Amino acid sequence: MKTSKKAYRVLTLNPGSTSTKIGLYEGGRCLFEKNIRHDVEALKQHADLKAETAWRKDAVIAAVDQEGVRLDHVDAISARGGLLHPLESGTYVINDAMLKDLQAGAYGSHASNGGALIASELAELLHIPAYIVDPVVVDEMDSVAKVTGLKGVERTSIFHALNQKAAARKAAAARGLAYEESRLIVAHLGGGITVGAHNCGRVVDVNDGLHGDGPFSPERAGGLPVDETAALLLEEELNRNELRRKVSKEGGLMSHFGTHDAQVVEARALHGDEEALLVWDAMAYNVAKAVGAKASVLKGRVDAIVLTGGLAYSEDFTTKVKNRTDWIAPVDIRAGEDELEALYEGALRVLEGEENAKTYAAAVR
Ligand SMILES: Nc1ncnc2c1ncn2[C@@H]1O[C@H](COP(=O)(O)OP(=O)(O)OP(=O)(O)O)[C@@H](O)[C@H]1O
Ligand SMILES: CCCC(=O)O
Repeated sequence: MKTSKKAYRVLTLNPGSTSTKIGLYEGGRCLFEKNIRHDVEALKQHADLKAETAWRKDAVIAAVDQEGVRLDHVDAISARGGLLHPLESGTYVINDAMLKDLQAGAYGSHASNGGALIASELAELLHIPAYIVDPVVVDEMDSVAKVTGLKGVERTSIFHALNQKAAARKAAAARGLAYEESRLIVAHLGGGITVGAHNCGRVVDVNDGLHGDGPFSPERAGGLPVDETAALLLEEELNRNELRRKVSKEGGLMSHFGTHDAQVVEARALHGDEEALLVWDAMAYNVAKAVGAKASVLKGRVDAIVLTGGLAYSEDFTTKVKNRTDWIAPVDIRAGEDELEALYEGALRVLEGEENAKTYAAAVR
């Protein structure tokens, strides 16, 4: 972890679809981390994001209180950022333009949209600054990677920017390289799966993990054949939001087996269920194919392939990916995610004056 000159105390927040993870850091140390699990049915009861935010904020206050920590001793809050317009990588001060876009769902809905909203409400109470770091819309893609074969349709950069960059920095450091001088392929294997080509500190190509692009995952459908998807859309008379839900919340393992718990599907696959084995193998196969594609983006000069996220805890899954890709570069497994630590470090860079906080401005449309 990054060392700290002054002992700034930072509260970090990472809202997910079924939990809110929080952490308290000070002087380069983690004082505590907590995963507040939410009842999914209770979460669904909230009329809108505002109501959900108030509910999650109370859960955060209660969790901090349980740890015997006083919030008025916190210097800053740092949260995982959500669906905004495309942004460069960095730490952004939470401002009204950002909150307005998130509240309106101007760029879509994602669990991380609530991060800035909870952080800003707490920060207002405490009169301290609040930030988001490397939101899911970080866009460093090369122009050539965005072009599709249909005029008016572009590929977009929506990915696990915070964890991909944090894992990439660590993998580079483990090889004695600076992130800014290394060439890495990072596959974040979580509820969603994104595979990025990191070329000397920039993610020049990555799949949009949320909206039907790249490998399928525990919850996402991934890239689909257009004609059959259009037929389904017409047959089921789905509107855009319903299609988005089907593709991003009810796809992948959820679509095949009614669960997004990869451990359940893995157990079935390894205990002789042929359908589970086929889909489990196919998910790893598709990840490996995406890694291969990113190797061509980096012209074959790859220092390491990094596998991270919850699914990277599965030895069977990572072995399957590794068997098809380790001819490209060494495979570095960094299971889980370091998002809370990365949020702390992003805030610290600003608090210590190493970086200026960026300002979000509404897009001119
Ligand atoms: N030991 C394990 N073996 C196999 N799969 C696992 C293991 N631990 C977690 N997973 C799977 O990882 C997935 C969740 O990963 P992760 O926690 O990174 O996702 P998330 O935070 O919910 O979403 P995202 O990473 O897309 O933001 C689930 O499908 C879960 O079952
Ligand atoms: C982080 C954006 C991509 C996803 O959630 O799958």
